[in-house]
This record gives sequence, structure tokens and C-alpha cells, in this order.
Amino acid sequence: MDQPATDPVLEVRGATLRFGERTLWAGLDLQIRPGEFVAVLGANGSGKTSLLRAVLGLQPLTAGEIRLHGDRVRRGDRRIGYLPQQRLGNDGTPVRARDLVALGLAGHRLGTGLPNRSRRAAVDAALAAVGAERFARQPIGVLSGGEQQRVRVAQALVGEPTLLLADEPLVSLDLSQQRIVSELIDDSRRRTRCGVLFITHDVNPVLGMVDRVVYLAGGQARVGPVEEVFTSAVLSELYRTPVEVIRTHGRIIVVGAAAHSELEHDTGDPHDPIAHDVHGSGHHD
Ligand SMILES: Nc1ncnc2c1ncn2[C@@H]1O[C@H](COP(=O)(O)OP(=O)(O)OP(=O)(O)O)[C@@H](O)[C@H]1O
Repeated sequence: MDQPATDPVLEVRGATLRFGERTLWAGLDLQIRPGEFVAVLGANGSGKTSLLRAVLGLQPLTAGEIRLHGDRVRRGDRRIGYLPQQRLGNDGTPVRARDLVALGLAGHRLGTGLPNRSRRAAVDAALAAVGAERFARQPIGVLSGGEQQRVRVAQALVGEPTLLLADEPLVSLDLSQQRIVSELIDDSRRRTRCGVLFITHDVNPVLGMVDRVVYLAGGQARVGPVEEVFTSAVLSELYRTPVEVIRTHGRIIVVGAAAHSELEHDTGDPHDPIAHDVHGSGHHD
């Protein structure tokens, strides 16, 4: 990492989130520096989206604090680009891809402070960066899932955020589209030096890209490089049940031996809930 740019973009200190008796995560410490790519993993309901909502200033913590460039997080901070969990498909909305990207400038200094020509140039550059020029004038609903997701990446990045939050951007995409979208985000963070916090059910599509992972399970969190967190010992401790981590053909497979209380409510796969969750083959909600 370049020396002058080492001040963290995001600092999470001692963050704890409880809903009633239930602790989603406790004592979470995490720093993201410019250009760092951090993936958030964990079973369904482990609190991944809640963590992103806390960073967005939408979810108050039970304890601890979250700072963005040293400031306490607050709603609507334009230094954050947000790629929400998407609903793909044609909802009949006639909004064109480039209009959606332009919405990423709404309320932004680039959106209000610049002449139209500069705004158009910013949108064009964002579309070009994700290779979406070809379908920029088409209604978003007619695009493929991967194309839609490229447009959403452009929308999240057009305001030049210093932190990109992505909530399961690979879900519903086939393997080649997963690769395209994750590489786009990887290229963007290298080019713009934005930090990335990226939720994914499956670590494999981002294996060669992520600097560190945050693994949430059993009310606990582990933060570290993939090779330190994805071990049978660490995941068995987090899940409080024997879990086997297998590396084969450059992929990581996590096999859970038994059901776990945290997973009972919604995995839909009573035989192998952890493997199901980690590999994201059957996303819910
Ligand atoms: N405001 C709230 N009040 C009470 N419970 C909540 C609230 N927000 C979230 N929860 C609960 O916290 C748990 C974690 O939710 P969250 O969406 O963060 O999990 P997740 O890890 O993103 O799950 P998934 O992988 O299923 O998307 C869920 O059981 C959810 O119902």
C-alpha cells in the first residue's frame, strides 16, 4: 500500500449489534484502507446486511463505533457508493441504463455543482469503465442480469466514492457474469483506490482478489486473510460445530457436519446448511 494513503477509509471499533437477546456480532474490529477489498461472509441471518446498514448510518450499534475518514458514520454520506442487493428482471420500468447511472449523481456535488456537459461526461466515463456503453440507451429491464449489474456498479461508482459497499452483487449471476462483475469491482478499487466492503455467500469468485475477509457466525466475527479464516479450526470454532474446509482445484469448499442454531430458521437445506450457505447456490429472500 502507498505510504501517504494509509489513513483508513473505514474504521469499525468494538462494534456489537444485538436484537433483543440475540447477538449478531460482538466486538468487531475492522479497518479498510484505500484500495482494500474486504469480503463479508457468513450464514444466512448472521448479520452481513446489518453490518452494511450500520456503515451506512442506517442501523445504530449496540456498542462500539464506526468512522468514515475519522467521522462518525451518518446517513447519506456521499463518500460511500452503495450497490444494494438487487432484484434482477424486467419490472417494466422504462428507465434507461444511463439514466440509472445519472441517478448516482443525484444530490451529489458532481450532480448539482457541474454543468450538464460535465455530468454527461461523468456518466459516460462510468459506463465506459464497466463496459456498458453498448447498452447504455436500453431500458434496464431488457438487459441480462450481468449487464444490469454492470450498470449498477457504474451507478455506485459515478460519484467517485472512497468506499464502495456491495450487498451480494454476484447473486443470481452465472459463473462467467460473476467473474466479470467481481473483476470490475476489483479493477475499480485498483484504479480509484476506493475501499470495498463486499458481501458474498461464496468466497470462490473473489478468491484471488480479496485482501481480507470478515466471517460472521455464531454471534462472533473473525477478520483476516482468506488462508487464516478459512480453516477447519477457525470455522468450527465460529460455528461451534465441526466444519471441514477443503481446498481443491483452486476452490474452497466448506462442509458443515451438523445443523447449527443460527441456521435453523431459513437455510432450506437441513442436510448441509453451512456448505449451502457458503456456496450460495440457493440464495433466499
Ligand atoms: N431492525 C431489526 N430488528 C430486529 N431484528 C432484525 C432487524 N434487522 C435485522 N434483524 C435480524 O437480524 C438478522 C440478521 O439479518 P441480516 O439481514 O443482517 O443478515 P444477513 O447475514 O445479511 O442474512 P442473509 O444472508 O440472509 O441476507 C436476521 O435474523 C434479521 O431478521
